[in-house]
Order: sequence, then structure tokens, then C-alpha cells
Amino acid sequence: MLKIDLTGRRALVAGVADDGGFGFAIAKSLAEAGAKVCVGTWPPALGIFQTLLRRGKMDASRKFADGSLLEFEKIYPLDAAFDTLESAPAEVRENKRYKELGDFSIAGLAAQLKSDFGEQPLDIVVHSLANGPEVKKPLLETSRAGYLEAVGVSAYSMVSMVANFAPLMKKDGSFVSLTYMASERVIPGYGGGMSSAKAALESDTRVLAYEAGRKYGVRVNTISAGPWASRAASAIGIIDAMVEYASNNSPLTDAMTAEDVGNAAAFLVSPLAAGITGTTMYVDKGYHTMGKATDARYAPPGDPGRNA
Ligand SMILES: NC(=O)c1ccc[n+]([C@@H]2O[C@H](COP(=O)([O-])OP(=O)(O)OC[C@H]3O[C@@H](n4cnc5c(N)ncnc54)[C@H](O)[C@@H]3O)[C@@H](O)[C@H]2O)c1
Repeated sequence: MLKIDLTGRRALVAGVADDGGFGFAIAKSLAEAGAKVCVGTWPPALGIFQTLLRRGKMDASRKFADGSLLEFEKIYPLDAAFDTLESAPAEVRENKRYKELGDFSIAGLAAQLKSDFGEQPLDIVVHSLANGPEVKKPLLETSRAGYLEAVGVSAYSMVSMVANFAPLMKKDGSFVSLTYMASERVIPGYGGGMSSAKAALESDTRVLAYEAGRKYGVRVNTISAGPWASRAASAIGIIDAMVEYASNNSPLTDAMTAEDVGNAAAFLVSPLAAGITGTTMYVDKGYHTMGKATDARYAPPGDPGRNA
């Protein structure tokens, strides 16, 4: 039988701080396919995440079909806004949530992985993080600082992760990130430069696939996911309406799940996808194919998708 088998591979999933987002779902799918999974967690969220795990509050979501529980091999602090510890300002390094954590930068995590597991510890790297401090503001009202932070944390971080982690990967290693359709179409309400960040992330996916493919033999892809009410998305303030809209107007009307994204990611990083790199893969129940809403006001009588 053809199956997704990640046995003997190690994954790093950056951007897991609870059990409600795509990072957690991807980690679970990768582990279910046999991979060992380490996660990178944003320092301000790390303490709560560890406490919830310790107290068993995530046991229901950690459960696999056979009843066993998802275990993370290691949980590392990671602030993807910083490439090196020296680049973090003193007030961050001295902040109480950061100062006992050692080197929480991207380069710091690369060094820690090598010291924990050897020179080529990774096969799979997942970038499942984003932050735009002004996401609720329209682009026209976004400050330069807010825009640059959105692009820095949500897009440049991927460039930095490929630069720092590709040398640690075995040949045939694979990167995947998460993007959103606001990169290519206007999604009112997804502001603050986050649409710009996703456009950069998708363009960079193509260039990184070429450069890191030639240099290290690794693959780089991104998944354009439909709307999902994770913690980050809920902060945008319009996520429930976006989920409902996508479900009403997509070819497939069952709501998309985080597991759909997790399973697609497991395929993309597996040997079954050895020929796929530089792509944006939609996991959105087909919403991206639509050019018109199916609201009864606009759909002709007899339209198969007409919503009353
Ligand atoms: N939820 C959606 O509707 C949706 C749709 C398409 C794409 N995405 C993308 O999926 C990815 C995961 O988001 P999610 O919606 O699953 O939410 P999430 O809250 O599970 O994940 C976002 C993570 O980013 C982390 N983070 C924020 N700033 C960071 C930093 N500086 N360093 C390290 N980590 C940082 C947060 O702690 C959080 O764990 C993001 O790239 C997001 O843009 C989400």
C-alpha cells in the first residue's frame, strides 16, 4: 500500500503554543506518520503552553486513533523576529518571559538542535507563525513600523529559517509554510501589512525553492489554507464571518478543518511529494477557484450552489 511514512525523520514545527492552530494539527499528522516532532514556541506563550500540557488540558487533542498521545520530543523557545540573540533589543532579552530561556533566536535554535541531536538533525521544518500588530487596521492606515513588523515576523522569518536550518537538513529535506489568499485577492479586514507579508512569503517560497534546492537539495512549499478560528485568527476579529463565508461559497461546503491542513502538510513533506517544490498548495475546500459568491441574490435559479 502507498502510504505516508515519516519513520526515522525529525520535524521542527515553529509556531505551536496551543492545540487550536495549524501548527499543532501539522505536528500531530507528522507524528502520526511516524516522525519525531520538536516544536518552537513564542516565549510569551511558552509558560502557559507547558502548563496546559503538563496538566493534561490538551490530552483530548493529543489523542491518536490508536489511543496513544502525541508527544513532543522537545519544546524550544523561539522568537522568529530575531535572527541572532544580539539582534534582540535589551528590553526583550531582559524581559521576564525571555531572560531565563537562553538563545531564543532562529540561529540560537539551530545551534541548540545541533548540540542536542548532531550535525544534521532535521528532515522537515514547518513555519506556522505570523504576527501583524496592526492587523485590524486597513493598509491605508498602517504605520511603516507595523507593516515592517508584519513582513519581518511573518515572511522574512521564513527566509531566515531556511538559511539557518537548511544546512542542518539531510538531502531530501522539506520546508513548508502557511499562507493565506489575502496575498493575491483583497480580503477586507486582513490588514496591517499582513496581506503584503503573505505575498512576500509566497514569492519567497519560489525563490527559496530554487536557491535552497540547488544548494542543499531541499524542497520549499507553502500551503494556502482557508480560514480557521485559531487563536491568531481570532485576534483579527472577523474570523467567524470568514469561516462562514468560505463554507457558504466554496465548492465543498463542509467546513475546512485543521486536520485537513495537517494531512496535506504531511503529504507535502513526505517522499511521496519528492517532485513538488516552489508551489502554493490550496487547502481551502476549493474556495480559491470561485469568482462569484453563491448568495441567492446573485445566483441564477437552478445554480447548484445557490444559498437561500
Ligand atoms: N487561521 C487561519 O484562518 C489561517 C489561514 C491561512 C493561513 N494561516 C496561517 O497559519 C499560520 C499559523 O497560524 P494559526 O492561524 O494556526 O494560528 P496559531 O495561533 O495557532 O499560530 C500562530 C503562532 O505564531 C506564534 N508567533 C507569533 N509571533 C511569533 C514570533 N515572533 N516568533 C515565534 N512564534 C510567533 C504564536 O505564538 C502562535 O503559536 C500563520 O502563518 C497564519 O497566518 C492561518
